[in-house]
Amino acid sequence: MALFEIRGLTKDFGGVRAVDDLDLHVDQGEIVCVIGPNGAGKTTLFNLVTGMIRPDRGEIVFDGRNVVGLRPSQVIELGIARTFQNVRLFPEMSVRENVMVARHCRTGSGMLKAVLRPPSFRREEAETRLLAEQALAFFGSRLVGWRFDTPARSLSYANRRRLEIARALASEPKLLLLDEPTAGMNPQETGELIGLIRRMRDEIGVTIALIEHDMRLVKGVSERVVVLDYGHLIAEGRYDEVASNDRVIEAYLGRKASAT
Ligand SMILES: Nc1ncnc2c1ncn2[C@@H]1O[C@H](COP(=O)(O)OP(=O)(O)OP(=O)(O)O)[C@@H](O)[C@H]1O
Repeated sequence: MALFEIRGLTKDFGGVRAVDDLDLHVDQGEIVCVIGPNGAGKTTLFNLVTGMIRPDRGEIVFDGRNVVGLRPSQVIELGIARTFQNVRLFPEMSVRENVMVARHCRTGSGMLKAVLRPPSFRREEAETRLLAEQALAFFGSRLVGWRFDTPARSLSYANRRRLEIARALASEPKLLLLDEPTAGMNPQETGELIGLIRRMRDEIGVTIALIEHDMRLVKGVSERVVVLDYGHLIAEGRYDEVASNDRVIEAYLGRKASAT
């Protein structure tokens, strides 16, 4: 059953059509990779889905509801979380605080409660702290213990990427969108992430769509691969099917040839 479906999605930037009459779906519990050459429209697609930009045309249906026109915070509340190609954390806040902030969409505490700190606020804060620590513990020993209290800016690049994923998980998404999660990671870290992405789906039950250029990860995690080029869907299927698809090979080679 489709958890998420887009129909006829179109987005222009001036004279550039970044997403072009795109139909796409992600089934409940699936891990889908979105691939395509540079400029194919992958990040624009994620920006449209998360309400960061508005489409010119088309529908984005999540869990039976059209989410076009909703603000990013409303999209998160509905259950879509994302990470970014360029990691976006609060560098001066601690690792734990970065994750606690993401729980805000699931808690009822406003400004007044935060200032007055009634018992209900303190209870909720303790629970938020525990849930943040649990989300961080998903990454084994890498982000726990003394690291809970270190500022995000002091983390290695790979740990910042992990922290961003933990933060997205803490908002309890039904659909998690990961934009190039292995960028800047070495082969060992990428291998580890392959296992973690599978565990997120299997143990937490989150549906996952990810943009990725590293074909090792695409091959390792995807149950279905969708390929974009110039905002169009040009192929979809299992990794080995799309990897041997003539249109896909042509799209990648064509972009490489025009870049030289
Ligand atoms: N804010 C914007 N203003 C103008 N053009 C944009 C904007 N965002 C994206 N584009 C253009 O839309 C097209 C699709 O870009 P997008 O970043 O979605 O591609 P991508 O597949 O994510 O590429 P990459 O793999 O390089 O990240 C490109 O031609 C890009 O230059």
